[in-house]
Amino acid sequence: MLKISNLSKTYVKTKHEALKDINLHITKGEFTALLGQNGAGKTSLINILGGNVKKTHGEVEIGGYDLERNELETKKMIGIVPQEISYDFAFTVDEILKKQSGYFGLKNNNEYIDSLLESLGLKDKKKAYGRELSGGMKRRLLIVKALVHKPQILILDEPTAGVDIELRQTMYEFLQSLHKNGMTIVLTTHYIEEAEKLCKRVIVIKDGAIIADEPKDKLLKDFSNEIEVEILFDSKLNITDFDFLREYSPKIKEESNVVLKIFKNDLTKVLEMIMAKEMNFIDLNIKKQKLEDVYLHLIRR
Ligand SMILES: Nc1ncnc2c1ncn2[C@@H]1O[C@H](COP(=O)(O)OP(=O)(O)OP(=O)(O)O)[C@@H](O)[C@H]1O
Repeated sequence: MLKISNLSKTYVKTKHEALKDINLHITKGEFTALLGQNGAGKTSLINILGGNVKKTHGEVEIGGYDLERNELETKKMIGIVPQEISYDFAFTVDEILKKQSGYFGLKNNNEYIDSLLESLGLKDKKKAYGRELSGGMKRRLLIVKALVHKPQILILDEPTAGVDIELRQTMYEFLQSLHKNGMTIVLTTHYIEEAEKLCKRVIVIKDGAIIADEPKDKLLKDFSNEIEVEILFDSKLNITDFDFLREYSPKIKEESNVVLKIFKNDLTKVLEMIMAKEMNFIDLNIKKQKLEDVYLHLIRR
């Protein structure tokens, strides 16, 4: 569905190399997270796919069409939800969506547009002017706008930035239903728990290069060897009490708990060391590895 080969981008004015030799193959129906810190290159990549930024080198194929040679076809294939909210607020929601349909030569698609507005809780805003919408509504309208021409691949650049938690749930449900119906989705987000909840594949980009591209479950499994254990004691603790466990980076939490970073295989050994010091622990929690921990590990190394 999306094939990117040896793609690079250097901005002419600043000579900044925002993308370095990106190779990526996304097949139909995948739900992929594209993660990376501010300035990693995510928006540059998305802008290239949307035809708003010109690549420096490499090849991009969308739905089998070459991005440069078959511009019109690639535009039909792809729907992009941009990070910046920048449409004409002097038009009503209805007019904005009609105008968008017009770009693709679409008419008589009212029913489809209504169903999109309904799914994203915007149906009663059809006659409202763009400027009258709240930030969260504008973000949802951008999703509707990206879907007007029924693209096969939807790329979302931080669609939930600044959106409240309840509305985010609505968006998640909507994206999950699109995915269920076969839509290929690429989601960029800084909310890693969002990627963990929705996506099956995770791509991490750092300084313009891909540093990880794996199924989410594999990433989590690969890093699951290192665990965080919180041990609860029945008395107030001092960090110096744990000098003998220095290699496990002990940290005191809530006065009577200690948190250790250990390898799974060392757990018995560590507990035996604690017992040998005649320190009485009353409970133990093992923190499950989250995608956020793996992500931080990847971008820091
Ligand atoms: N038009 C431009 N001209 C020059 N440099 C640019 C331009 N657009 C982006 N950059 C630079 O390219 C790099 C990548 O930026 P980009 O917006 O792609 O990052 P991002 O991963 O989307 O970040 P964020 O998470 O903050 O949105 C940054 O160093 C940025 O300053």
